[in-house]
Amino acid sequence: MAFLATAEACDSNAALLASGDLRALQPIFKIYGQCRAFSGPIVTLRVFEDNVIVRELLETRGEGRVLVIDGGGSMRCALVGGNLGQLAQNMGWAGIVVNGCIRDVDEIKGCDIGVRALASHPTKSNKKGIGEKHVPVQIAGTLIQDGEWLYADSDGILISKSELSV
Ligand SMILES: O=C([O-])CC(=O)C(=O)O
Repeated sequence: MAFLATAEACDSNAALLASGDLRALQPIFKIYGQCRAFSGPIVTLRVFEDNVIVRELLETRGEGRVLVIDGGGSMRCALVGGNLGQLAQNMGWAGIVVNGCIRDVDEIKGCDIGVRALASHPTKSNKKGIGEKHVPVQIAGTLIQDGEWLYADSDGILISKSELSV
């Protein structure tokens, strides 16, 4: 996939930015994972301190998609760790964005996917299986719909209603 720089995308799509069809997430995420730049169609997931459904989704073929997890911003446990990072890589996901924490930072650094999260936390999450897939999520000041596109690089993260042309 051709690389689309987020700054360039903002400069060349002013009308989309003005309309809200293209928007930038507030810069609250830290960069983890090997890919500093990644993009793809979004799969949304809302959970709270429970990552059973995270694993369930990452066990399916990613086909270049990006998993966007609204973990409610919890700072009390990790929703993704080294095993799930490896799984995501093996199943062909382009990346994972977590409104919450991850763990096994050094293992995730070795995974060939993009990972963004608020912070790291050594504690694992609950395993009750509670959460909702493919629902609109509100993250970093932005409403994100399942099926929209995400573009991430060193400058930040963009959400677009449809695929952007390079
Ligand atoms: O299984 C978990 O709760 C998350 C984790 O530590 C991993 O993915 O390695």
